[in-house]
Amino acid sequence: MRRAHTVEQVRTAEEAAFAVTPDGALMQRAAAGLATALADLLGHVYGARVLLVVGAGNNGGDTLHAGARLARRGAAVDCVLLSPDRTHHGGLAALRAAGGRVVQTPGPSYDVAVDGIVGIGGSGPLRPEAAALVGSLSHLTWVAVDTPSGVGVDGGLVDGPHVAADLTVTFGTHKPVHLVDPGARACGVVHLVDLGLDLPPAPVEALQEHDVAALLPQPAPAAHKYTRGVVGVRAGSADYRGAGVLSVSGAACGLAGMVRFVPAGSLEEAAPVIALVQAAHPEAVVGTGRVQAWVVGSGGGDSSAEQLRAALADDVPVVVDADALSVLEECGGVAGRPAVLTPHAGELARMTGVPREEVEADQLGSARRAAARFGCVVMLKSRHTVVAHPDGRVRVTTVGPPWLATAGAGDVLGGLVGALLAAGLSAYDAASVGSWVHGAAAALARPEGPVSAAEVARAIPELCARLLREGP
Ligand SMILES: NC(=O)C1=CN([C@@H]2O[C@H](COP(=O)(O)OP(=O)(O)OC[C@H]3O[C@@H](n4cnc5c(N)ncnc54)[C@H](OP(=O)(O)O)[C@@H]3O)[C@@H](O)[C@H]2O)[C@@H](O)CC1
Ligand SMILES: [K+]
Repeated sequence: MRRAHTVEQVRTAEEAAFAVTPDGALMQRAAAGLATALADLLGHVYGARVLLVVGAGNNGGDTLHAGARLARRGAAVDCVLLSPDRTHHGGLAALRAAGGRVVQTPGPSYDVAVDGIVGIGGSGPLRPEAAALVGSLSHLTWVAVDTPSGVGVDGGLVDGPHVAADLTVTFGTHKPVHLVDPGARACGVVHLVDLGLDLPPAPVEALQEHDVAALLPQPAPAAHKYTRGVVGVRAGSADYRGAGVLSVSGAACGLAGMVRFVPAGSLEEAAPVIALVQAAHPEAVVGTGRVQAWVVGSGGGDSSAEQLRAALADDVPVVVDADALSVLEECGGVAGRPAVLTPHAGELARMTGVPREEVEADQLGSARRAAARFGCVVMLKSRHTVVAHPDGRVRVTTVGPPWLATAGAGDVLGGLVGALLAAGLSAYDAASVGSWVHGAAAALARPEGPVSAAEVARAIPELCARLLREGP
């Protein structure tokens, strides 16, 4: 599990660590890890040209000590001080002693620029002087120290000038900004340096491969299709036939024992949709019956309210997707039952009466508030999908290629989450595991190129088999 802690949690853990370590030891650990990461990035240290941009606090201290380590190994290290009167004394002395130079303006070219402007002590966007300097150097490769300066650490908010890093070297633990967009986009690749901190449970996490392997449902030796769980899909309509097929494709990934498909309207009206579903998935059973979880909404159009009411009449977990999201409240909501809502930013904006840009700007906060308001798990679908539990916990999905932003992928995801619910996972696990598997299946289906929703669905069994082979 990749764990992210808030600034307050990190501060508390650091205080405890300071009490039992020699003065400056933590900063030296951080600086050593940073210098190693910079050396790896540079490939060669001797003769490398390095620019440090240093602010007023300990973030600048880490940066100066790392710069000193590189200068001792033969790098040419220049340093711009943004608050010369408040620069970390020890760090600056070490840099000077190692042969590093303080410059008023940066030279013409560098192999890397290091952002030591501000770390977890920062608030708000870059101030004008720092913003002007960073803006004039945007062509350089940037390494952010702990966090990219100007980006919100706890919420991942980006609301003004900030550093856009190629690599972020963070210390002690991840912070939410490293996982959650839009802030995560400003971090680039994230590298964690262990400081040996004693940390509490993390409010924000990202599942890793072995976590998903441990959570995947597996059939008991004597299982039959009903004990493995039946997932019911109420999706598709005369106008949106493909949505029914793709929802069933996600549900029929093999993680549940059986799929039921219940189209809207009479059997005559639904005949074309049924024909498509049966052609693609002859194993799916058409018609109502007992299920352990429902998936409702994709391509449902005008039938969505009727379909959602019918699903809610059964006392089983439910995935509320696409068109069903807009009729959720008129159907009485899902508070108090295991349920997953799967909106993208536009859908969540409509459901909560907030402009879409605000949802996109604060994905962590928006998903958390929606989970609390609707009383169920909310999966805000995006580049880094945010799965929020009503109690405030969050899991972020950091796998999945940008090619996954393709029509029908959401239908497959809804079906997949439904299968995991039917197999007995909690709503929180089903949503976060489903989102991870969906992203990883897309990457497996087509590692570096365009992928269709149907191909993602087809890759799910192989992806799961690989996970189970590797084991937790
Ligand atoms: N101590 C240790 O041994 C260890 C320390 N560690 C390191 O310490 C870092 C935290 O250090 P920190 O607490 O000194 O705060 P830090 O992030 O450097 O910045 C504070 C200064 O920035 C300023 N400022 C604020 N906002 C700003 C903005 N938008 N734009 C520009 N400036 C802004 C603000 O100035 P002021 O508001 O007072 O003018 C304030 O003085 C942490 O991230 C990690 O790198 C770890 O490696 C573990 C070991
Ligand atoms: K920084």
